[in-house]
Amino acid sequence: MNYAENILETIGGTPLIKLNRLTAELPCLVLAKYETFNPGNSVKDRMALQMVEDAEAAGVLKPGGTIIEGTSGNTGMGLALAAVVKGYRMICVISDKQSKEKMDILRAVGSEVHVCPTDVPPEDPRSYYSTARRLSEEIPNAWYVNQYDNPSNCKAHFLSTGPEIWEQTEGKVTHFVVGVGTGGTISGVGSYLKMKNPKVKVWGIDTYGSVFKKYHETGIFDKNEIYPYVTEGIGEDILPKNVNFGIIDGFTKVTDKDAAVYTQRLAKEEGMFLGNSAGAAVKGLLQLKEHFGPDDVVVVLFHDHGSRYVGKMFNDDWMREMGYIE
Ligand SMILES: Cc1ncc(COP(=O)(O)O)c(C=O)c1O
Repeated sequence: MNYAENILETIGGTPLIKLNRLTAELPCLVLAKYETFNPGNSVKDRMALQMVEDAEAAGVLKPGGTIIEGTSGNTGMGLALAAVVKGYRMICVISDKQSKEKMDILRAVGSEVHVCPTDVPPEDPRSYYSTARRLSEEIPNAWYVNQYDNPSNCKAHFLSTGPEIWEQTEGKVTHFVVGVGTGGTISGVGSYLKMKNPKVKVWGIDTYGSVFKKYHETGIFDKNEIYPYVTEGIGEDILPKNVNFGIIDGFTKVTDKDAAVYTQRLAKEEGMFLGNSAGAAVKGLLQLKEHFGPDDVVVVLFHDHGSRYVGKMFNDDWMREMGYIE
């Protein structure tokens, strides 16, 4: 019989799928690393499991312990699956910008959810960064995951996502394009691919309201770049340790409107029902058109599933209210 011992064993091994219509104007082959095939419907399952297992091995997560994380949803889902299978209590601290669906999904898999305001600086005690840290100090036997600075985040992608892309493209991948939040995906995959072939180019997708692009280009952390934005999953108002700027060749910024419109277009034109950062990634890829030639093999990674965005990017009333469609 061929079966997995538990749901965690099904993480990884996701397909690579050719984009056809949306990228028709590009000269190259564009392949999507389709991470919604993970059991928690996102790429984050990979790093969640890695972080939990590394914490267990290091003795910082002990039997009967509580896992605490500030998460926009997907990491929380991955951690929650690991917590269920391994028998831990799970608390997710989430900002009020995140969709209600994401919060309900976390509760469905047994997680407690604390909601914090978005429009406060990270050092404010009400921010989700500060709240997660405080809870981990107050609750006995708690482990604060901190996906932003936890090296197991990047390591998961170096050990699994990167090698999968290399093997699936038979080493022919020339460019890797991906949205950047904690930086774990771009840094782990990017450093693996560059280790195999230093000529591989790595592009990050950023959003307006985030610090990454300017920091990468100038070395300046410019607070004027920071303002609230709608796009979910990518961009930051901090510099997470998991962003390895040295392996990133460049960033392109995508507007909230374009990210939302392209999230809809991926579903309607490619049959790919995906999250908002996938829309941003595919629009960013089109913005990078002049960097690609006919022999190139471009891999774009799509992080999560469309079901988490049915109240927003897949709701035409919301899209109209935001002024994104007529
Ligand atoms: C939907 C979505 N897209 C993109 C990202 C960014 O990935 P990473 O944190 O690996 O940079 C995240 C991370 O939170 C996410 O949830």
